[in-house]
Amino acid sequence: MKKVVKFGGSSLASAEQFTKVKDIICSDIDRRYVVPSAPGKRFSGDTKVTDMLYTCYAAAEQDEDFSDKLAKIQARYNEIINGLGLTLSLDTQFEEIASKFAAKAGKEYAASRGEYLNGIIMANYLGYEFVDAAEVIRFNHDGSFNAAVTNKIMSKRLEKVERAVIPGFFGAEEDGTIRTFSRGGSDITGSIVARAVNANLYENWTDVSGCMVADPRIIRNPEPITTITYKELRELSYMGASVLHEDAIFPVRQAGIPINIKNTNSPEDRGTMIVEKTCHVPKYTITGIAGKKDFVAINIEKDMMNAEIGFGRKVLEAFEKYGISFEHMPSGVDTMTVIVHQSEFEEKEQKVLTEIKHLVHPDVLDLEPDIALIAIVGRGMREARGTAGRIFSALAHAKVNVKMIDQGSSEINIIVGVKNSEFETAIKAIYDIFVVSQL
Ligand SMILES: Nc1ncnc2c1ncn2[C@@H]1O[C@H](COP(=O)(O)OP(=O)(O)O)[C@@H](O)[C@H]1O
Ligand SMILES: N[C@@H](CC(=O)OP(=O)(O)O)C(=O)O
Repeated sequence: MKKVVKFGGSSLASAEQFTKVKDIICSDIDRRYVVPSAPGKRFSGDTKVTDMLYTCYAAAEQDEDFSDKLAKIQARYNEIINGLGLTLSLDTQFEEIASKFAAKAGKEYAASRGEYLNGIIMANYLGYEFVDAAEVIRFNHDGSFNAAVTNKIMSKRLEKVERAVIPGFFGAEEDGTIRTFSRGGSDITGSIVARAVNANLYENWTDVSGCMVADPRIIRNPEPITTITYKELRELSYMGASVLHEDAIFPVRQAGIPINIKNTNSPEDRGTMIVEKTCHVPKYTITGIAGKKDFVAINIEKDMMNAEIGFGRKVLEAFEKYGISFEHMPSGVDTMTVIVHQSEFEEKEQKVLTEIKHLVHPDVLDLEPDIALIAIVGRGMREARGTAGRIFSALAHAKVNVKMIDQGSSEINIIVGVKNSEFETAIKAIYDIFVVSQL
């Protein structure tokens, strides 16, 4: 049996956390490939090492003195090394980092050092071989991940390595230029390693006992989800369930390797199993709820829009021209709404609006900012009647005004748009109707 174990930043924030991690790894001989993140927050209000690195590099890029900032980062690692009683020095690595920062080696190089250094400590602490992710994870020149080449190089490199530590979050282009995944990307590395070594299980260790029905920062002690499909989890993580990166399921899904989300601080808890298919009947009609704030709705109205062939394409062309991807596009006979991320749209809004006017000459063109989207996801929703009705009556009772509704054809999710300010109330109302009232 082979297991790949990824530990998130919260599991590796201090020497005390490292000790728990070693106990977990040593309690199962199958836990052979370890993917660490950079040290995360030790307490609420603390700063993740990745964020410290971004800030430090920003100073270097401005030709400011960054030595104090870098020294604080080194102190975080030294605290761990000393706390574990290791005879390891990262002085050489920090000298190299300082000179590369001065030479402006890039933001992605800077951020990647968090995982790189933590990987060195972890390998030393466990007595496992350190395999640099730059050697085995390949990115294309445009920054996209090259799955095929990576799988080839990595499976060959790890073929004869019994136990290894591979740092998460980064890889490199063929010429050695360091590239990173988006934030939270160590989850993706874990999945890539699991596929390359053909693991039986990918364990993702974090600070919660699995994926919960709703975000524990909004719902106090939410119900855990014991089993969820890749598809459902993808919907939830894309819509804000940050416990697993939204792209982390792809490599393991192809190989049919299940993911188990587990809690480093409570290892005996079952956590959540993420699988392709399951006969496990979900406890509730819905599997989970997740959401994100800060979208903007662009409402377009034009009489006889329905008869104008190519109308939708032209509208989307305006967004495409300025590199803005759309999230949803509910429509009526003579109306169409395009929902996009406010932060992406804001700086280009006038250009996009002018383009839409020019391309389709709408009667009305309106903007509605500060919209939150909430996804209600569940494989059980297909069979259940009246799910949408229950959602809307719960929201109406909570006096939440629904701005938009979208139901995917897969029937495993319903998306509702509400005001940012009503986001938490809406999630609580939906959680209550499907979970609390069923308990
Ligand atoms: N539905 C959810 N279930 C569990 N955790 C969630 C959910 N939605 C958001 N989270 C948040 O995800 C966090 C774990 O992810 P993350 O901070 O990336 O951990 P790590 O540092 O271990 O990678 C939890 O502490 C929790 O606040
Ligand atoms: N350290 C990186 C990558 C990562 O995956 O971290 P974590 O496992 O702590 O979410 C980040 O902060 O984005």
